[in-house]
Amino acid sequence: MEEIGFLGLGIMGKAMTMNLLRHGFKVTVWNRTLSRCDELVEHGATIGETPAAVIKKCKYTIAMLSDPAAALSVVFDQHGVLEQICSGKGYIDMSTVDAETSSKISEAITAKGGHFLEAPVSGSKKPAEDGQLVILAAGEKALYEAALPAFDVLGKKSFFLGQVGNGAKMKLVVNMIMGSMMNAFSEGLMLADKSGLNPLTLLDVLDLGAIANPMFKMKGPSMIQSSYPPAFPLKHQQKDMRLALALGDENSVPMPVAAAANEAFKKARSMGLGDLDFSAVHETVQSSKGSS
Ligand SMILES: NC(=O)C1=CN([C@@H]2O[C@H](COP(=O)(O)OP(=O)(O)OC[C@H]3O[C@@H](n4cnc5c(N)ncnc54)[C@H](OP(=O)(O)O)[C@@H]3O)[C@@H](O)[C@H]2O)C=CC1
Ligand SMILES: O=CCCC(=O)O
Repeated sequence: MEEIGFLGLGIMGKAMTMNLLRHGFKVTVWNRTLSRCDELVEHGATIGETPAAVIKKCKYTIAMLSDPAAALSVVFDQHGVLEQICSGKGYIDMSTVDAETSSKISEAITAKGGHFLEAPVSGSKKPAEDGQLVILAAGEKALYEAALPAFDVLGKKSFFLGQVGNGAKMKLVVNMIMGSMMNAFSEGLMLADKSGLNPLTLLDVLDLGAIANPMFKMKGPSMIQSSYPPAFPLKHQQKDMRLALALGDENSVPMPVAAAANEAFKKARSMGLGDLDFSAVHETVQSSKGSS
């Protein structure tokens, strides 16, 4: 697995590729906005002009794309993955998408003799930079095993969850919980502030109790300052809430808390906050600060 293709150099793809390069992998990269490849080339990557060109060159290719539409487009459009995938080649989609999207891609790839693994990740920009992601793989077990040398560099733990779709579903469940927690946390910070408490003291109290967690600890101080540098873009969190709610619909699971959190993320998007970190949902509570 020393030579890998990588499609999608956003926040996550760039960090993951840098990490692979640092660990001696030869990586051929492609990004829709090709200029984003330049920095990776400075660190030793090679450019593929199209997804098809990357697949042609590499035995294994990883994708890290924004959403289902992007994941499908890179596979099915002209000069896409399908044009060159064939027997002996593996395609590993690490984007967060729904199970249906992943299955469509899997069917198309395997119909051409290729091998497919979905492998969405838990963990954000910093864990991606540090090789500390949690990898939620599903699909072809042999490809999972072939990918382990790369997964060992990218992550601190990999799970193999069985058939295609299970990785996507696990990821959506995790992010649904995270999005709901973020909204409760935002309201708590505001409630502390409005009721005359110091929100920084609230962070200390939370950190010592049963609901201590890295997300509150890491995001809390900047949220109090209304600063939201993007690690996990809010538009992607809202996409994940939407996809998780659809999974809830399919399985008749009532999710009123997640539905309310989704509304808050939608409101934040309508306020133009989609490209900021998902913690910017705090602004939806802040925006009612002045009201009595
Ligand atoms: N950021 C995070 O903390 C985490 C993100 N994820 C998931 O990982 C995926 C990537 O996230 P992240 O890196 O943050 O996202 P970014 O928005 O930073 O990057 C998105 C990438 O997708 C590409 N893209 C978007 N639309 C298309 C399209 N139609 N065709 C081809 N390429 C397209 C972008 O290309 P271009 O540069 O041209 O716009 C870019 O390379 C998402 O599914 C996200 O939910 C998972 C875990 C953590
Ligand atoms: O999908 C994004 C997950 C972000 C995180 O796990 O911190």
